[in-house]
Amino acid sequence: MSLAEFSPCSYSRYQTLPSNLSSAPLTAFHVHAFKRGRSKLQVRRPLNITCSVAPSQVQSPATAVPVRPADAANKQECYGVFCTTYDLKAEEKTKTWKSLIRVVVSGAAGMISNHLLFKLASGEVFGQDQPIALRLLGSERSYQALEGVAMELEDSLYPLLREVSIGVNPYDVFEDAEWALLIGAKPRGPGMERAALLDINGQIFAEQGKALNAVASRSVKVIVVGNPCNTNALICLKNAPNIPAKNFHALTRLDENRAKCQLALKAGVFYDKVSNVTIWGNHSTTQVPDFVNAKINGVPVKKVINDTKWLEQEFTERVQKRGGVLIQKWGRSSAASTAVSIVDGIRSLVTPTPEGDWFSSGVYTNGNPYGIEEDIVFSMPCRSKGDGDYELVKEVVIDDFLRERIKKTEAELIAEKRCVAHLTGEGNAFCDLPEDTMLPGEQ
Ligand SMILES: NC(=O)C1=CN([C@@H]2O[C@H](COP(=O)(O)OP(=O)(O)OC[C@H]3O[C@@H](n4cnc5c(N)ncnc54)[C@H](OP(=O)(O)O)[C@@H]3O)[C@@H](O)[C@H]2O)C=CC1
Ligand SMILES: O=C([O-])CC(=O)C(=O)O
Repeated sequence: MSLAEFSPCSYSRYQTLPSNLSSAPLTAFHVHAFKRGRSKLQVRRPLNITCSVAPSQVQSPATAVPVRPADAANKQECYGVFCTTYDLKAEEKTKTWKSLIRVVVSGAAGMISNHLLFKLASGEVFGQDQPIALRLLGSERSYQALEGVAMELEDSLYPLLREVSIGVNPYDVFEDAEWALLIGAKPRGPGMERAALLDINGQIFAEQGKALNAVASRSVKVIVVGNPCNTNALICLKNAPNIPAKNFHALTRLDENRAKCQLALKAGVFYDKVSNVTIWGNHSTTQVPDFVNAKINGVPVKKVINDTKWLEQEFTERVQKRGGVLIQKWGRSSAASTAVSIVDGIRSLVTPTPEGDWFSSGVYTNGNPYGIEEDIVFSMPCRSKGDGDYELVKEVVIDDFLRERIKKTEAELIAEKRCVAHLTGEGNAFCDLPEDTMLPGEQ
């Protein structure tokens, strides 16, 4: 049987059935799911199957020609060639591979995902010994595009990419997820109030938080990219009370990378010489790129760049508005560099932070050492041992310049939080957002 014959096994939607209602022979994946000890044993079978059937067997791909599952109607959590059954354990013995990790990407048919998914599949994010299952979340609107993305993943022949599945129901797609990269969100259209954007996207992230709470791994790490990402992350974590709030991040790494680039340009050095850059606060035009604690070649930036006016005004504004300038030039928002920054953000959590350095991430304020309002998602300096967790960095100086600006971005996030109270279980929403509040991509 050729791969071409095997490949077009797709489905448009699936439902969850109690295990006793299913006559499905279990695939390697199903057995794995059962072994993880779910409280209620379930297998899933699709509606609207479009692939044909053939006998099933579990075998190592090292020796096997791909085989179709016995009854495709019972083999749904896969796309095309990823429906091949295999025994990863047999390969693990010879290749010393780690256990498969399940990574969810929402907005998987969007621009950012189109860059990110291929980086995840290549091994450059989690390592060359880390097989990966990609779970792509889309919508009815994007379903065909999702199939297209899955086809491109098939055709890329990545050795580490062992499962790809597509779906529109977060309760299915998030099952046992160990990483959730939440990118899908409605873009702010012309004339749309920020409060409306907060509400529309907040509802998406409230639902996804509930789904993570119900079916994801208890130690899932969540990176919220879809804007307004800080408040979306807050909504998500509030709807997932069984997952530690510390596991949720809002992506501000792109802003950190942009800040490093601008400092390198001004100092006339390559950007790998710039370290200790913090983005404080919201991923919006109130964010505070910190040049006070940043270093170039290990020396405080202010000693290398003797231009306080540039640092306080031009540098700060350039970073805050970089996304908008890019949209003016490119006609769409940053996608490739955002994907790179998501990779950087994940790698910063799964590899030890270099001695003396730190990275920025939007994290839940719970006992923070900087006096920032508790119970919001605020970008701060973090350090990791490489175990997926992080600690806040204590040895930073917050001078009057930083303090004043941090207060402004903090006030914006507190106002955003009041505006989504109906989505966080904290009563009635009251929206009094500062008028100049904008996403980095807005002008
Ligand atoms: N934090 C950061 O640093 C950055 C964040 N961003 C944000 O990331 C998000 C995604 O950007 P990008 O991939 O370029 O965007 P795209 O427009 O390419 O894709 C966004 C995806 O969001 C999904 N979506 C969910 N709900 C809606 C809706 N109501 N209307 C329309 N689309 C919806 C769509 O997928 P589907 O139909 O499958 O749901 C779509 O594919 C945006 O919110 C953007 O502002 C962008 C750059 C940097
Ligand atoms: O506003 C947007 O969608 C783009 C964005 O976040 C950025 O470029 O930082």
